[in-house]
Amino acid sequence: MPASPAVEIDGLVMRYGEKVAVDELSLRVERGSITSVLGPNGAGKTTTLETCEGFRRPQGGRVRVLGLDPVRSRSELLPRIGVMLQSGGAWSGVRAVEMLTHIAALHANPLPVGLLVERLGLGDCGRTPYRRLSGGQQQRLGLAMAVVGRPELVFVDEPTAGMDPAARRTTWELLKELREAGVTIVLTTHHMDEAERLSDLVHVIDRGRLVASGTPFELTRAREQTTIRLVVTDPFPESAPDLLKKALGEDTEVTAINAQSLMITGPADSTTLGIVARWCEDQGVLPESMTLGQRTLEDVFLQVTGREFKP
Ligand SMILES: Nc1ncnc2c1ncn2[C@@H]1O[C@H](COP(=O)(O)OP(=O)(O)OP(=O)(O)O)[C@@H](O)[C@H]1O
Repeated sequence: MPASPAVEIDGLVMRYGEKVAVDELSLRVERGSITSVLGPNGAGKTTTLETCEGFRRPQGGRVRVLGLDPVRSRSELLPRIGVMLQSGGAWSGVRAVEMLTHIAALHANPLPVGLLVERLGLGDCGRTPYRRLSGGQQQRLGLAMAVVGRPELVFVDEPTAGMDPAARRTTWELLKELREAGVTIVLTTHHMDEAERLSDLVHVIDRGRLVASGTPFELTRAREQTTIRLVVTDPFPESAPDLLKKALGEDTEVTAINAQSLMITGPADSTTLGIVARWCEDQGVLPESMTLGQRTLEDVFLQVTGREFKP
């Protein structure tokens, strides 16, 4: 029998009082993949992950993790999953290596602590109390704590927040090595480049619903699509983007980023550029900048959520 997906969410509903945080969300995470869950602030990512981690009971729908109910089978799942929390999750006075050694001792076949400490560049802060570590060091320790028990599945919430570029690269390498070793990784991030670089699959959620899914290639696939980011000198009326869309035709998407900038996705040829120039003239605005490029995950995010990605 084929193994069940690492994570299966079917019609998940989660509320806080009247507020619907997760609204009939369904998605899957295949085993051995790095899957990113992206979404604007408040989209419902943390609530969804916390439900998968067994911290919250689904109020509607069904969640299965490694084929098991994360609430009912919590003790069975605990040694098999690793969780890297945004808040770090270590006691403030504990020394970095002590904490890691302690967690390693709770597992049957942990990774060698010394190796992990070196690998994540934590060698110099082994005796430093957790609260004295820098934000980036706390993040790296959090990741080490999540993976030291050789879990089959790791949830990492914004793993590189606050890290310098070198630490980010080390973290990316470690996550890729874990995937090569067969570990499934579920990642949330506010860095589009991180999602694009690491993910086998991306799920974009907004207002608790799934709004796009695919590999980074599928989501950004250019076909003959190009993205034009246009910034103009003065605010244009709210109706102006629709007029531009009408003038450009069915093949082109126009998304207003704000009252002075637009994203245009579609075939970019001299006709398109001519229409854009005439539209600027009709609106009485001057182009301040016009950037043409391949669609990035950030463009896709903007298009499906209508909001800019703000780290
Ligand atoms: N404990 C809580 N009580 C009340 N409302 C909450 C609580 N936790 C989250 N919410 C609300 O539920 C919605 C989803 O929150 P959630 O933290 O899951 O989103 P998120 O996608 O993880 O956001 P972020 O990117 O900011 O971490 C938000 O509107 C949030 O304000």
